[in-house]
Amino acid sequence: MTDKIAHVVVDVPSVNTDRFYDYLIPESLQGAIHVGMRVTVPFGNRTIMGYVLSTAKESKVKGLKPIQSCLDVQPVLTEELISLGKWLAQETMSFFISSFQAMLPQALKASYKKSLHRVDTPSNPTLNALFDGRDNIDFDELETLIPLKIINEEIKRETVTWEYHVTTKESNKTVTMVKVVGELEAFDRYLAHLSKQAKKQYQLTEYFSTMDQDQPLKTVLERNKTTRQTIKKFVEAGLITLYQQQVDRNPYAGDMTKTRPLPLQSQQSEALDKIVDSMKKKRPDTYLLHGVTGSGKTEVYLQAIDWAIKQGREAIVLVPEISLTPMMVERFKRRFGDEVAVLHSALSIGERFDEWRKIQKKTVKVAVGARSAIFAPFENLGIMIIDEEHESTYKQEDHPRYHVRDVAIKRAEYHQCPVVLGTATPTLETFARAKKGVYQLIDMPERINHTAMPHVTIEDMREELHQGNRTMFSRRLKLAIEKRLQNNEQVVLFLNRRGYSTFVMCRDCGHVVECPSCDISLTYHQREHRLKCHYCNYSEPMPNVCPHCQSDTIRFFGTGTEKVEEALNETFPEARVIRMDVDTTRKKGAHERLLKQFGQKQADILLGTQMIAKGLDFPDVTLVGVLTADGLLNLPDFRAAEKTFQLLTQVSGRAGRHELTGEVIVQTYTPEHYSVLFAKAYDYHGFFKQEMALRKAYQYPPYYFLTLITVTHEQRLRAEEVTRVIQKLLVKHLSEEAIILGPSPSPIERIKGRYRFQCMVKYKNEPDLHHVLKKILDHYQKDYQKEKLMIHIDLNPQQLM
Ligand SMILES: Nc1ncnc2c1ncn2[C@@H]1O[C@H](COP(=O)(O)OP(=O)(O)OP(=O)(O)O)[C@@H](O)[C@H]1O
Ligand SMILES: [Zn+2]
Ligand SMILES: [Zn+2]
Repeated sequence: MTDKIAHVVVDVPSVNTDRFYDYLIPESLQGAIHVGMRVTVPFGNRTIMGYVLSTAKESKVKGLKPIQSCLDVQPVLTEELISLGKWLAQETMSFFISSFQAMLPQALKASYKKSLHRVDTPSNPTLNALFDGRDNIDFDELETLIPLKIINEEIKRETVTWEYHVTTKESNKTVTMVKVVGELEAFDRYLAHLSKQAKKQYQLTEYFSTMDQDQPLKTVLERNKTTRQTIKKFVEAGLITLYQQQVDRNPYAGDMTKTRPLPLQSQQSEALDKIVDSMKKKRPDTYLLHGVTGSGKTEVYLQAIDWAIKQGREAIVLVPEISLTPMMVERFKRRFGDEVAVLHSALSIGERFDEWRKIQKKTVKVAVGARSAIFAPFENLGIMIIDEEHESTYKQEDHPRYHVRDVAIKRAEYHQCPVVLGTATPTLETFARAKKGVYQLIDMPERINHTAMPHVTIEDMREELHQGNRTMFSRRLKLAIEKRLQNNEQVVLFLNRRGYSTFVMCRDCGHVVECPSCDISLTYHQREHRLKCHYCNYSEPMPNVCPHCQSDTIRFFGTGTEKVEEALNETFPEARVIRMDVDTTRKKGAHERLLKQFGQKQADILLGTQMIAKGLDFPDVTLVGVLTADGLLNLPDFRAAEKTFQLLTQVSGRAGRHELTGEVIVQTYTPEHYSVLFAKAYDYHGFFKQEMALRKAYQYPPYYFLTLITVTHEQRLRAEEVTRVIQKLLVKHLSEEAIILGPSPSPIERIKGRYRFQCMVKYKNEPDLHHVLKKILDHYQKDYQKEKLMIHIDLNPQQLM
C-alpha cells in the first residue's frame, strides 16, 4: 500500500504554525510526491507552499484536506538536509520553515498572489467590464477600482470567487529549438503546392530537408534571413516542430586556463597528509589549519579537494564574502573548471539557481560560496573547508541564527568526512578547542619560500598632534607613500568601518571611557547626553574634558573614506586612487572591476574599509597603511581586541607577498594596546594568552557561553518593560551561577523606528536554558501580532550591536 498521508511544514513562520500538518495525497499525485518536495496546500482560506518532510499510511486527524499540487519533479531537500533542518531549528530556536528556507536558493521560495476568478457574469457592470474577456483579475488591479463590499456581494451571488496562486521565481533559461519531423516525401508534397513567388519557402524547404540535427530557432532565422512568421507555416504543415530546451547560464564562462597542482613544501604536505588520512579512514575530524598569511593554505585546500574528487566524493568551500574574494574563487575555478559551482550573492536569482541545480543534478563536484553554501545538497561529501574561519560573516544574524562551523561539523558526522578551518588568526573559541584536542591543530608557521613577514611600524598619532601635524597621515606614512609613488609600487590604505562614531576618545592622550565592570567602551547616547554600557547598563554623564588628562579634545571618533580620498588627492596630487567602500561597490560586479583595475596597475593606491583586508594577493603592493587602528579597538564589543588583532594581521599579510619586501604602518592613538603590539610582532600565541586571561577575568567566551535577548517595540517604555520582565524570569528560573545582565538599551538604540533593549545571559552550564527561553517566547506569543512586539534570541551572539 502506498502512503496516502504527507507531513507538511507550511510556509507561515509563526509560533502557532511551527509544526507539521497532515495532508492527503490525492490519487492523482500518488507516486509523484516524495519526501523533500515542495507542494501547495490549502491553509485556512489560502493556498500556500510547504515542504513534505515525511509520509505515512494513515493519520489520526479526521477530515484531512488534499495536497493541491506538487512543485517539484525531484526533491529539493535530501533526507540528510531534512534532519539537519530539524536540528537547526532546535539549536537556534527558530521555526522549522525558516530553517528549511535558509537551505534553499531564493528562486525556490514561493511568492503569493490573490486574484478574483469569474464563475458567471457579475451583476455589477463595472466589475463585469473590468474582466474584459479575462477569467482572472489580480488583486492589486482591483483594489482601488471596486470596493470590497461589492466584491463580497458578488461572492455571495456566486458569480466570482477568490483564487490564491503560489508562484516561484525559479526560472530555467531555455532556448527554442527546431526539430525536423516530416519525411522527405512530405517536403516534396509541400513543395508541389508552393506558389512560384514563395522564394523564402523554397529556400527553407531545402534547408530543413538537409538539416541533420536540431538547431536553435535563432540560428535558423539568422542563416536564412527569415522571420518567425515564415517558419510557422512549416510548423502548421507538420514538417517541423519547435520545442524548448534548457540551457545552463554560465556566468563564469571565459578564459580559464587550468592550473596544475604545485609541488608542495614540507609544511603543506604534512598538512595535506593528515587531512587525507581522515578522508581515507572516513573520520569526521575537525582540523584547525593555523597558517600565517601567505603560508600556502589555499594550495592545501585545492589538493585535498582533488583527492576527494578522485574518490568520487564532493567538497564544499566556504569563503567569508564571495564578492570580496574574487581571487580566491578564481583559483578554484582554474583548478577544477566545470566541476565547480559558485554560489555567489551578486549573481541574479536565476543564475544562482542554475549554480545550485548543478549541485542538485550532480554535474559538479565542488561548491564554493559564502555562508549558505554549507547547505549545498551534495550526498557524498568528502571534505568541507571554511577559509578565514574567524570571520564574523560565518554567523547568520537573522533567523535561523546559525554558525556555519556548527552546521559543517554536524554534516561531517553524517558524511564521515573532515572539516578544515583555515586561518592565520583563529577565533579564541576555536583555538581553545584545538588546544584541548577537540579539534586537531595543524601549524603552518612559515610563508612560502620563507619570505619574511613584512615589518610593522606603529605610529603614535597623539605624538603627531603634539608635533603640530593635524592631518590624517603621519609623517612616516606620508614619506612612505611618496617613496612608493616614485618607485612605481602600490599602496593599500585601510580605514576601519565607515562612520562608526558612537565612542568618544581624547585625541590628546588616546583615552577612551570604558565600563568599570565589562571591559568595553561606553557608548554615547544622544537623548540623555550620557555614556552607557550596553552590557550592564552602567552609565555616566558625557564629560566635557578628558577625565584622564583634562584636555578638551575629547570627541567622537570616525572619518569616512570619502574624506580620506579628498585628503589623499590634496597631499599626493599625482597619485591615482581607487576607493572601495559600500558606496563605490553597490553595483553588481563592482568589487571585481575595481580589484582588477588595481591589479592591472591602473591605480597607485587602493583605499578601502574592512572589505579589502581579505584574500588580496598583488605582487607590487609593498606598503600597507592602517589609518586608525582605534575605530575597531573601541567598538562596544568584548571581541574588539580580538577583531583588531585579526584585522591588523590580515592587512599586514597583504604586503610583500612576492619578490618585493613589504612594509606596514599602523597609525593609532593607543600604541601601547596589547592587540596592536602582538599584531606587530605576529605573535598569535602571545595575544591568545593575554586575551584569554581577560576573558576569564570578565567572564566571557570561551570561558562562558553567552545568550543575547533583544526586545524591540515602537514604544521605548514597552521595550524596556518587557526586557525587565524577561530578565526577572531568567533570574528566577536559571541557576545561581548564571549571570544575567540588563535590561539595557542596545548600542544602536533605535532602528527603523523601533526601540531596542537587551538582556544578556552569561553561563557555564544551564541545561534548562532552551526550555526557559521557549516558555518566555510562548508567553508573549499573543503580543507579537497584537502590538508588534518582537523578541530575538541569539544563542551565540557574534555581533553585539
Ligand atoms: N607549494 C608551493 N610552491 C610555490 N608557490 C606556492 C606553493 N603554495 C602556494 N604558493 C604560492 O604562494 C602564495 C601564497 O599562497 P596562498 O595564497 O595559498 O596562501 P594562504 O595561506 O592561503 O594565504 P592568505 O591566508 O594570506 O590568503 C600564492 O601566490 C601561491 O600561489
Ligand atoms: Zn586625554
Ligand atoms: Zn558594563
